[in-house]
Amino acid sequence: MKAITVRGVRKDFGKLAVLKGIDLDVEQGEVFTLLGANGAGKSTLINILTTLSRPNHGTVSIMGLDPIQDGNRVRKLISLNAQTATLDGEFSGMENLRLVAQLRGVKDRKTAITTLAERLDLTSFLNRQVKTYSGGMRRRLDIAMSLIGNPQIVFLDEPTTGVDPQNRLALWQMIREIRDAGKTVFLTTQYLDEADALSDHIGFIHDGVIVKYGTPNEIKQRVITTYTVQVKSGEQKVAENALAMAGIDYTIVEHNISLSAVNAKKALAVLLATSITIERFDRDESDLESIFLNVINQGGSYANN
Ligand SMILES: Nc1ncnc2c1ncn2[C@@H]1O[C@H](COP(=O)(O)OP(=O)(O)OP(=O)(O)O)[C@@H](O)[C@H]1O
Repeated sequence: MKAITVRGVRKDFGKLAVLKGIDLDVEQGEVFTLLGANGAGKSTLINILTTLSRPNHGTVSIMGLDPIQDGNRVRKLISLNAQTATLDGEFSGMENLRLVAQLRGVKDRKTAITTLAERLDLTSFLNRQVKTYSGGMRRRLDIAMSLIGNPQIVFLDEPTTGVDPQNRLALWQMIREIRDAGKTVFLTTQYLDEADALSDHIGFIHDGVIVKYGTPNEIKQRVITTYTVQVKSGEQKVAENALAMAGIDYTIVEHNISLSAVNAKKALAVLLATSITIERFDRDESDLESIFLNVINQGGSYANN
């Protein structure tokens, strides 16, 4: 049985079609990462998977259960740490954790809380009111709350945003431990290195559909190569105009001109025919960062490559 199955899921907000037919399988015991630009629909999909929202069309199965028909049973199997933490600022971290442990029917609450607090480095401030916490402290408490009660699927929506590098690594370790214990982790992140380091599979969401899916290595191998052109300072606009005049598509990535492989040869000929000084004309390494930018800039046209 799959941990999560999504078929043909659509979600509209009024006239805005956010999800336009999502198909996705997430295996039990894996870390799956959903990547996409701001506003691509990641939280919208997570809300549907975690029973907080209903799709307009399509079906979802969570450990074989339908979140609409079996909402209560699904909620017992999952946990969600949302981007906007639902912590009560007047209570201490300890009180917040106790409350969740109680709600989830955890038996040995003291041990569960102490263990998690130690692993997430919360112990020194656990008895302070949450409203006195820094952003990173809140984030870690929020994650501890989502891990209490041993859920089968842990949804982590940008868990490391605002967390310092040391605690970020601790959190990575923890995510791996959850996976190694046979649980499923559904992750979103703004950090491509995090997706690369942690994920068994990655899905890119763009324009309402999953345009790329695979292991980090598969995705990196499958990407069409891009080329970066760097010209002498002050000559970039001239270079851009020359390319535009020749009808060659390009994008600007970190102030340089980026070309897809099919355009590279023609573009080089066009630029060489001008008086522009070309300082660099290189094939790009296909890391996740450049793939992400390509997906967004090219409107997902790399989908099947
Ligand atoms: N309840 C809602 N009513 C109307 N529009 C909504 C609602 N929820 C989300 N949207 C819109 O749906 C789109 C997708 O939003 P969503 O929060 O799912 O994106 P996201 O990929 O999680 O973005 P981010 O990376 O910024 O968190 C956005 O255009 C957003 O404004």
